[in-house]
Amino acid sequence: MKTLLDVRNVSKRYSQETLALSNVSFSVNEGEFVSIIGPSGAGKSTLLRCINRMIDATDGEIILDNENILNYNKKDLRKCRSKIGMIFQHYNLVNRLSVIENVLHGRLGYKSTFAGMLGIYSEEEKRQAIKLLGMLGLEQEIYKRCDQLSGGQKQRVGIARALIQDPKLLLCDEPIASLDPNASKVIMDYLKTVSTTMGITVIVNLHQVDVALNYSDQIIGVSKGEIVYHGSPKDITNSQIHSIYGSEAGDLMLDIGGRNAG
Ligand SMILES: Nc1ncnc2c1ncn2[C@@H]1O[C@H](COP(=O)(O)OP(=O)(O)OP(=O)(O)O)[C@@H](O)[C@H]1O
Repeated sequence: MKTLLDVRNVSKRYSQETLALSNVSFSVNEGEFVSIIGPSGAGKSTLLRCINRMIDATDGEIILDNENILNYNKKDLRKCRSKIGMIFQHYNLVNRLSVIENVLHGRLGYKSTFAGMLGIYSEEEKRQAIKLLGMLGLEQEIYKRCDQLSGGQKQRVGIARALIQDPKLLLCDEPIASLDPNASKVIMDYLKTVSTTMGITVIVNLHQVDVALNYSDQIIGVSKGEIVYHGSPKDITNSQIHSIYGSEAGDLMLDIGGRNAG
């Protein structure tokens, strides 16, 4: 399998006191589904934000599709961002706009500022938006305003907006943290489909260990800015989960329902 993303010795220092990532290295293959787990403050969001260059890593290399994106200038960065779709906990939609308009916003990275401001989209882009919304079970919602949708529906709009970019990599920062268990399952199932049937690599930051274990090809456990586990969900033990979560681990053992008991 081909490597899509190679994170090499990446560190991120916010200040003298805060080293949020310390010498982090891992690689992810095309089409793989990877979950990043770890306690609050471990550095999970910082890692995703370094990968899509919302923030700059202090040190290291991030190779995406054979290019070191940490060396990119502003123009290259635009090109690189279109290869990376992002999904957020709070969806980041424009609530007063329609579902389809929000989805089409995913094409802005490909347009001049002028065309983008005027909301000029091709028929092909509109057809593609409608197709994606159909695939995500939102054919009845296409022209509704986003503020009329449920949380789960909003997150599906977020997925459609990311997919219309035609990304190679989908980064999802706590995509189900604001959703109930039913809506969470729907979203996780769609994200899994994105990796298995569309071949798009998916990296998800998750609080729910049980969900991460159920859906992922690989688990990356982060604690205090370091990777303390990287491997298959099948091989992770209770004591490894304990060492990832430290004092937060107690409740999590209940969540995974004794899967690793003994
Ligand atoms: N913009 C920032 N400026 C300074 N420090 C920051 C900033 N963002 C995060 N940090 C610090 O970096 C560390 C890692 O934070 P990060 O948000 O990446 O963790 P996380 O694992 O995503 O946590 P959570 O699960 O609570 O979102 C924490 O100590 C946090 O306080």
